Amino acid sequence: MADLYYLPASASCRSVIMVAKAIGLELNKKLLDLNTGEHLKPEFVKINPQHTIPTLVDNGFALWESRAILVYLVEKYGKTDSLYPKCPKKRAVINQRLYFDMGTLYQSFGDYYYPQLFGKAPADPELYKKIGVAFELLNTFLEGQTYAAGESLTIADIALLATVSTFDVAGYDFSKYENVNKWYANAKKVTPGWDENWAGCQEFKKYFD
Ligand SMILES: N[C@@H](CCC(=O)N[C@@H](CS)C(=O)NCC(=O)O)C(=O)O
Repeated sequence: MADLYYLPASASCRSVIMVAKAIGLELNKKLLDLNTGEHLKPEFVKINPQHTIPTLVDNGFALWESRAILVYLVEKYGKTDSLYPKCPKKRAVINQRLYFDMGTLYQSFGDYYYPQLFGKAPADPELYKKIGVAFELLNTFLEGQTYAAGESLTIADIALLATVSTFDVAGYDFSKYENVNKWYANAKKVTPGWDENWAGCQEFKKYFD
């Protein structure tokens, strides 16, 4: 069984757990406490020199970057390709959404909230505006769409679900983005492992207290 070094509060870890659940893969989940610096211990840095979670170790093969892990899990263990179709065009759109999720949407979350949560910095209104720009884009991508990329649930939905639920639990008001809200309501219903994701979100919420 593959090991997953993780923390329930981490959005990127939660996306891996949801995809594993969706393909029926059991993972040997190993909690790694960032607060006590477990990720900086030599034994973990030897596995992942970038010392980030999630980190997957599958029979000696170590992989990190959550979206790369999602792709790997579906390609290696998915009984079908439905979560990451082999069709180059479908896959290209999924990849675009995944890069958008990492480089724009989640990035806007980290840029705005992390300095406040972990550095006691004041809120920066310019960074707050960038979250709105990212949500506006997601709203545009979702125009007339039930799913984030194509006609059915893919790893793009699952990565975005981990991110949007993190905004949700942070109290970010995205109610004006109608397409996002419709997509979110459906994604919560149809994504295996949503309950565990939401429980992890509650762990993240504690950082705001
Ligand atoms: N883009 C990465 C982000 C991973 C990441 O930054 N994880 C955080 C926890 S949410 C972490 O491990 N931080 C510890 C560190 O960077 O040393 C992914 O999606 O896997």
